[in-house]
Amino acid sequence: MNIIRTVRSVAFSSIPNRTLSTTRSLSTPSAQYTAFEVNDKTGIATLTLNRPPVNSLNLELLTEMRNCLKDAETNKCKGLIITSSSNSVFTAGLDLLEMYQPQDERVKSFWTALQSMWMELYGSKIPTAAAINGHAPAGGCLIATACEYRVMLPNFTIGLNETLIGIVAPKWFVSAFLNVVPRRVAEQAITQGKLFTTAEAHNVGLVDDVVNTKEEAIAKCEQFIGSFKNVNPYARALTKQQFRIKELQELEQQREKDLQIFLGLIMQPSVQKAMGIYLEGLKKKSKKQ
Ligand SMILES: CCCCCCCC/C=C\C=C\CC(=O)SCCNC(=O)CCNC(=O)[C@H](O)C(C)(C)COP(=O)(O)OP(=O)(O)OC[C@H]1O[C@@H](n2cnc3c(N)ncnc32)[C@H](O)[C@@H]1OP(=O)(O)O
Repeated sequence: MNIIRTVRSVAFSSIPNRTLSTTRSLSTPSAQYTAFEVNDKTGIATLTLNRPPVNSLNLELLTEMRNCLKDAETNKCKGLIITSSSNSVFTAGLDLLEMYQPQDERVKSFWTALQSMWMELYGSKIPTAAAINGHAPAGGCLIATACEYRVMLPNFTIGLNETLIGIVAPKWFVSAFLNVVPRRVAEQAITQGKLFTTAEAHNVGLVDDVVNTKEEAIAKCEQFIGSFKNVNPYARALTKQQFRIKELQELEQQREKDLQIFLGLIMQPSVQKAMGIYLEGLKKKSKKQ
């Protein structure tokens, strides 16, 4: 892949207890919806989702996320932090416009890219952390739970709310959720389509920490990644794999079937109708604001 390397100085003087550092921006020429930077001092990469207004995950954004993760691994980064450029939304989840009245080939590529992104993030060799600085419904929660550590800002929401839109969270969405939330809590919440407030999410273990600012969230993620500094990266990666291999193999072996189930479900007229009504509701709410 053709990676452009630019060196950009970032003054951290406004952040207490931090020495001056630099970040390298590594970005593909086509990167449109993401910013990817590596801190030269810590070796930690940050992937910032930047697709206004709500970072909804379309095919292009998913592809860029995959490229960033690959860059972080190829460049032997110490870890990867995922965050958002928005002050209120981490990501609104999958772009509903990819699934509402979709084009056949595009929607297949879209779902396949989502499967790949999830498998690559969930199974990544390097430590991964989510600095959740806004709402994280559905696909947003999927990305957060694919990471090893989550820190969230107050007064936002996170969860798998698919049933409220008339769709079903696939098994692999649920499996990562089950890594962090007790089974009974998970079953009740996902069948209800519950979105947890930050405080509730912290209470059930869906997020590990709560802090007040994005800077603090990034610092917490850095702390988590830094906690592996005395651990052999190879041993760490293999150990992580032992915990995650089952879900990864399950999806890998069922990719085509999973795609067909997805297509079968979203193409049902009743599901298309429910999605249309949901989208309309979002648009009406957006106009009122
Ligand atoms: C048996 C096994 C079967 C397995 C089958 C598998 C099938 C699975 C299929 C799909 C799975 C999907 C998972 C998903 O991720 S679906 C997406 C779920 N997301 C949501 O429900 C979130 C919806 N959005 C919101 O609640 C809010 O937008 C919020 C994130 C809280 C931000 O609020 P706010 O800042 O007030 O922004 P607005 O609501 O005003 O939105 C601004 C504009 O953005 C549009 N929008 C919002 N979300 C989406 C989205 N996800 N996709 C596309 N567009 C979105 C919204 O309509 C506004 O648009 P406009 O400005 O044109 O009016």
